[in-house]
Parts: sequence; structure tokens; C-alpha cells
Amino acid sequence: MKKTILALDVYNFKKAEKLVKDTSEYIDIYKVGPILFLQSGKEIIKMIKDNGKEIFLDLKFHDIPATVKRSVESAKELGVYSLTVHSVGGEEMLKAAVSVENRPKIWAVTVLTSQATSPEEVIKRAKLSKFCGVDGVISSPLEIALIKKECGKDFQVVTPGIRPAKVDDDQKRVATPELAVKDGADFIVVGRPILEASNPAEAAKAIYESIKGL
Ligand SMILES: O=C(O)c1cc(=O)[nH]c(=O)n1[C@@H]1O[C@H](COP(=O)(O)O)[C@@H](O)[C@H]1O
Repeated sequence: MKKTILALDVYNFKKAEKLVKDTSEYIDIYKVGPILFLQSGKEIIKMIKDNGKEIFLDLKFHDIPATVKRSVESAKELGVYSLTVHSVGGEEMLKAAVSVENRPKIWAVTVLTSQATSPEEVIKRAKLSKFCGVDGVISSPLEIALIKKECGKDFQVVTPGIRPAKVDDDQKRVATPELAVKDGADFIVVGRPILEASNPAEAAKAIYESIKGL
């Protein structure tokens, strides 16, 4: 099973389309966030589907329950595989999000990987998310094993903060693809290590090869 989600954090459709075509052998799910969705909206969703791939819509909903529920309904109409909400939105908001029938998978952000935090805080938010019926959480590689232990192996853990090599950037809680997958990540989310590589296809392939047998 392929486990890598490529974050299409680029500004324009053409660039995103080239990335999808160049990396599709190694990637099954493409993440579309505000950077690209605000530029290309439904067009980008269609292009990814036309290439036979799934979409993770990462707009991180965090609002009053009624608005979040309607947002999930709209995302459902797009036919995406998964979407994000912020767990700090609380119990009522999370329950409103999951109450939509036949909806995409819902992943709740625990604590952003750009922030320092304690594992206890991440676990607290993961447990709340599970209790509310959310399908999984977004967490850093450092908390994967603990979340699986506390929330069960079927509770999905999706992990950004993936760095095949050490770099100094905004991500604070990081690990390599191998470590994240060995610890039990269901998916790893990778952006700049592929997007900014001199050859994105080669970078995607290297990550794919590094976790293939795990
Ligand atoms: O929800 C996310 O996907 C997310 C949550 C989080 O805590 N940290 C995080 O980095 N992300 C996303 O994961 C991707 C990571 O990209 P890179 O840091 O470039 O590999 C970005 O698109 C972020 O928006």
C-alpha cells in the first residue's frame, strides 16, 4: 500500500498538474490546501480525479458547529477522500462535522507540527477526536506510537513534519519517512522535500522506495 500524501502547496494549476503527472507512480493522494484551492477551486479537484487519484482537502475547518457541518456537506459534494478540522474546535463542533452522512473521512489536527508541545496535549486532543467519532488525527511523527496505543490501531494517524534529511525550517516536531511509517503512521504528508527538490519525481520515488517494504 502506498502511504505518501503529497501536499500540493503551489500557487498555480499548471505547476500542480505537472507535479501530479510527474509523481503519480509514487503518490495516491494529493493534498489540496488553501494556497491552491483559493486559486483553482473545483478545477484542481477535477484534474486530480482525471489522473485517477484521491484528494485530501486540507482547509482545517474551525468554526461554529453549524458552519462546520455545512462546510463538510460542501466538501462531500466535491467527492474528496478526506478533509481536516481543528480538534480545538471542541466536542460540539467535531460531532457536527461527523454527523454528515456518507461524508469524506474526517481527520482532526491535534497540535500543529510547527509548534512545540507535550505528548499529553496531543493525546488529549486525539482522545477527544476519537470520542466524537472522527476517523483519525493529524499529528507529528513523535506521537504516532502513543496515539495508536491510546486510541487503537484502527484510528488513523496522518503525519506531516516528514523530513528525509535534516533542514532548518518552520517544522518543529519531525522525523524521517521510515521512522514515521515504522511507528505506525497510516499516511505521511510530504510537501517541500518533494516540491522543492531539483527533481520532484526522483524525490517522491526515493521516499516511496524507503518505505515500500515496511
Ligand atoms: O493538516 C496538515 O496537513 C498539517 C498539519 C500540521 O500539523 N502540520 C503540517 O505541516 N500540515 C501540512 O502538511 C504539509 C507539510 O508540508 P512540508 O512541511 O512542506 O513537508 C503542509 O501542507 C502543512 O499545511
